[in-house]
Amino acid sequence: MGKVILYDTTLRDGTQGEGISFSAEDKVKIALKLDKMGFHYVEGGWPGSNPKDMEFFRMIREYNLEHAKITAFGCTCKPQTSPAEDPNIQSILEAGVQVATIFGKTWDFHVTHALKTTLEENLKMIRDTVKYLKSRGLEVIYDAEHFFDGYKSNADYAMKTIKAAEEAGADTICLCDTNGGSMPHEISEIVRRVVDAVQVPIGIHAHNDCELAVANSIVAVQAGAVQVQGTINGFGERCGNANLCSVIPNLVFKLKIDCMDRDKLQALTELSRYVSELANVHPDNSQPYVGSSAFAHKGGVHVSALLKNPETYEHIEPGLVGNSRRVLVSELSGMSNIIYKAEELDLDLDMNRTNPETKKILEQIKYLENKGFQFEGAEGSFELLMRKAFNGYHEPFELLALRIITEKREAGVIYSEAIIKLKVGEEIVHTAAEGNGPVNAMDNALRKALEVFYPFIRDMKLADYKVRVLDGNAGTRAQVRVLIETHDKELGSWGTVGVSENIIEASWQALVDSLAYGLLKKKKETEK
Ligand SMILES: CC(=O)SCCNC(=O)CCNC(=O)[C@H](O)C(C)(C)COP(=O)(O)OP(=O)(O)OC[C@H]1O[C@@H](n2cnc3c(N)ncnc32)[C@H](O)[C@@H]1OP(=O)(O)O
Ligand SMILES: CC(=O)C(=O)O
Repeated sequence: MGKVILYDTTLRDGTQGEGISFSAEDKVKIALKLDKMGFHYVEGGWPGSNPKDMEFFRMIREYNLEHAKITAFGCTCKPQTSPAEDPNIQSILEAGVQVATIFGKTWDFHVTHALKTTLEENLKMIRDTVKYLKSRGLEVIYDAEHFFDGYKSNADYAMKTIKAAEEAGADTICLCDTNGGSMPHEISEIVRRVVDAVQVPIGIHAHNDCELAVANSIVAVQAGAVQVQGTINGFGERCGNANLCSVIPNLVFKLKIDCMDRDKLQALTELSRYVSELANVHPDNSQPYVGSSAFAHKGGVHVSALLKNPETYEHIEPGLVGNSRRVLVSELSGMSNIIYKAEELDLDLDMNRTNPETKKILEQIKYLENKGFQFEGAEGSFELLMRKAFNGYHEPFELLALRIITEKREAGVIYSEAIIKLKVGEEIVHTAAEGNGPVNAMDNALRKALEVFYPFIRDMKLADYKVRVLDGNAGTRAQVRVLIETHDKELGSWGTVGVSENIIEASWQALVDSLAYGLLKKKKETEK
């Protein structure tokens, strides 16, 4: 099989996904990234839809793209009108692009029920629109909307619609599974028939309503499609579009089909997270290839084999797509997890299968997880626990007393104050601080006391604070787990955990670990 052309529609169909919206500036940033990665086409939007999309086309003209052609999207002209007087078609010309992507109706039912016109008139709309844009010097990609449903309903008419596009000069015809309801064997069979019947290159545009968009794109390519349309992270209308972060590595690594240089593919994970970040959507951890769990190993049996040879539990080397292997520590761990982790964290501890301390740590983790701790997202607490077990760790401070007052005053104002007494080395510090709640007051007081000794803790910011009730049936007596994420611009991010029936105590444990681990990281950094 030859080369496959990658067509990204994150900026158009991707934004039809619920909750997805990009500013014109963000669209430009994404287009530039896609260009750098070697995507062949980037659909920028529908210029006739809104001023933002038109603004994008104005902005992107300022850049010289290396690889990607920017395309403007739109539909065929309205029934009984000519493209020259159709504002939607004129806006494509105004967008100043060299490529237009035009969708037209394939399904007889849509022609009569959505367009409310005749089958003949729809063929004329397709023909006139494609011909007009070709006469204006544009490359035209014709998206045959609902092609597979249309073909199943009335194959003869469906074929007439794409023949109309072909005869009018379309450069590529893309078959769309618009409702995402087709099965791979149907896609495969129909694409094969179309490829045999038309001369122009065929593309595939699959939606994910049966969770088959990636599979349908792959079988379409095997059946002869040479262009794949999709989006980064599978964003798109309803259940989304074919996820190019899966389609591309499947084509390259599994089918050995050329579509992106392998060195560029190493930026795929970063691209996926970048697009999520700009969309303000939390990345999907379990996304194949690029998700943070895609190469995360939890079960002890898996990690044991992985240490012998990673291929035992990994279908590709994670670095090929810019991802990385992670080993998680939990109640499902074996000694292998602990040993791997100690090596990864570069702990110079004598951690091996024969050292009884290794077994002791494993047992302690299982005991604590049974009590509600979760070390998966709390690598800071985990490292401290290991260091304490090996007696190679000195607490940077010791709590002598803590008192927290919360008072509800007039007009509903809640006031909290924490008074803290710590021993740092040989010195005793006694200090107080206010906060908008008891945990905040405690955090402020602890930091105030420690900043005198460790001024750099000012840079360690609390990035996330999560409370999880572990046994809801116990009502307000319930045990809670507190997970804290701390961030420092020099040291990065780390998680810590605390568990107690008292939310202040659980928060204290996670908070103390957060700062103690930050101090440990800082010490290691300075000693480098
Ligand atoms: C399968 C897809 O994903 S196609 C892309 C879908 N994306 C979007 O709809 C997002 C952008 N859309 C928009 O901004 C608006 O819908 C606009 C500006 C395009 C149109 O807005 P309006 O003129 O108010 O029309 P409205 O959205 O209510 O209805 C769509 C019109 O397009 C017509 N239409 C639909 N497909 C086609 C087509 N292939 N060719 C010509 N007209 C079409 C419909 O029949 C309807 O016209 P009607 O009201 O005369 O029946
Ligand atoms: C064109 C398009 O987005 C579709 O048919 O799904």
